[in-house]
Amino acid sequence: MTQSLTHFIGGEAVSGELTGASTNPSNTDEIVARYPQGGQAEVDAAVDAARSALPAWADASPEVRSDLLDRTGALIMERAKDLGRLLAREEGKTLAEGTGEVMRAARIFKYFAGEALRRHGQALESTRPGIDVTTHREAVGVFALITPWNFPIAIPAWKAAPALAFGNTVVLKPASPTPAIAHALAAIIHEAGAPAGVFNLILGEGRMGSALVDHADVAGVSFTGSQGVGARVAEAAVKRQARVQLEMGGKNPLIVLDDADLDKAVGIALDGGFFQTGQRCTASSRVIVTEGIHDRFVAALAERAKALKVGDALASDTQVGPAVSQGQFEQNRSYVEIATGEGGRLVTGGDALKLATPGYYMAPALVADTAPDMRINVEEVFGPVVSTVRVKNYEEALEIANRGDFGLSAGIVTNSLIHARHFRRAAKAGMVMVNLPTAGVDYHVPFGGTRKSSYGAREQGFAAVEFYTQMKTVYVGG
Ligand SMILES: NC(=O)C1=CN([C@@H]2O[C@H](COP(=O)(O)OP(=O)(O)OC[C@H]3O[C@@H](n4cnc5c(N)ncnc54)[C@H](OP(=O)(O)O)[C@@H]3O)[C@@H](O)[C@H]2O)C=CC1
Ligand SMILES: O=C(O)CCC(=O)C(=O)O
Repeated sequence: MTQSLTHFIGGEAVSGELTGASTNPSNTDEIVARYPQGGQAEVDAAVDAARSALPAWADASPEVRSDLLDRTGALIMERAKDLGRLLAREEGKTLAEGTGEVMRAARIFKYFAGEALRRHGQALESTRPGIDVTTHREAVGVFALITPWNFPIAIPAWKAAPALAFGNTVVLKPASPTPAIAHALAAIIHEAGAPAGVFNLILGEGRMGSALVDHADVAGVSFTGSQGVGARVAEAAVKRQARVQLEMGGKNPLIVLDDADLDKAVGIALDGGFFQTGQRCTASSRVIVTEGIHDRFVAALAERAKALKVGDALASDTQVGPAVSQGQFEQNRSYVEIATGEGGRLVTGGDALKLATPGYYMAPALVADTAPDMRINVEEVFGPVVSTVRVKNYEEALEIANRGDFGLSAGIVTNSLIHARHFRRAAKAGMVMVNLPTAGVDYHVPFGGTRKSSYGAREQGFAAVEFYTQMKTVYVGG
């Protein structure tokens, strides 16, 4: 069934000519949803609605905000199965992955229902007798949230929930490949009782994101997506002194040392590299392996990768779904060619698969014997393509792991406490994983990276209060 979507502006479903469409990447003959592609008029209307709703929402009892988030989380949880199915159909991750992401979104809303009630200010002794000093965290204003397709409900959730918890209002511009799941989230937030204008959704092309960033009444922008677009968003926001926060790509290294348990190392690399079709900014796309375990590791990983069931995201036995789009599919395949063209050895995968339905299916690819500075080890692929680099020892592995522009997540598989502890300190990344995949994070702790992976305040968990509030310091004399 093809859905017809609308924007949500000022508490109303706003329709328009249905010129946009999202397709099912597991079966490209199927249109999941048709949607209106807004322009400057929708951007202006949504920002106006958010601005009008701001004073009452910022002044509402924290209990009111908490209740909205709690009800939103509960409704998402109640409908997790259907929403997970919609997500898998529109984005291509498996049903289990889709439902897992939906549950994560629900829990994020519930977590921030608690945060809305927590004390974030302080009372201090003044250095001058007889004066009280207090700090208060206040709402910032209207936030523009620009989100990608790869976590199409969790990322909007981890931006919108803290924004709303702390009294801000929101305009969400989701990615073009996944409007239906964003629309479902907006409908639930309204059903949960959001006052008109508190949460707005506008659908359309990337340039709407750009118009939002340039809008004088948008006080802050939270963006997740590619490094190139992120850099432009930051430049435009900083120019007019709006707050800005960016989460972008990664080229996350996973180090496997000789002393690692082989099965564990292979399981971790398989999960981090290939699950969710490799479409995670935290994916372990380069594995740096010491020479004592290298050949056994590559052979075992290839065997497990070959055995992965690639298929329709909605089929219960599928382990790896399709790429989200034709463009992403071509990008994935082109990086296999780039890697082999540069001298890498294709051990398995990389071929386009013809299955029962026309979809963007590719066999998970493992490219061994690559050199650290080849493009495959420097540029983000965002697909099921893993490369390996052979090294002599931990020191060489660490030096290679720390190269490059990105610094989101970095992992190590080892039984050596000394190396694990050293890596924790020496890895140049915002998140460090020991004996765990580089991907797959908790929702109650900070998320983000170093260098070109992230910019601005950290997202998620207890860190989110920094970005979504502004501090006021109050002195009261007698
Ligand atoms: N979490 C991450 O780190 C992610 C990284 N990526 C990386 O980015 C690559 C491309 O993915 P893609 O989805 O095209 O990423 P983009 O950066 O193009 O898109 C992210 C979001 O920004 C919007 N956008 C596009 N152009 C502009 C603009 N000029 N100003 C403001 N907003 C804009 C997009 O809208 P629209 O979809 O309508 O164009 C989307 O909502 C991937 O292959 C991957 O390497 C992608 C997604 C997530
Ligand atoms: O690894 C995760 O759990 C989160 C990844 C993520 O946020 C992303 O790919 O955009």
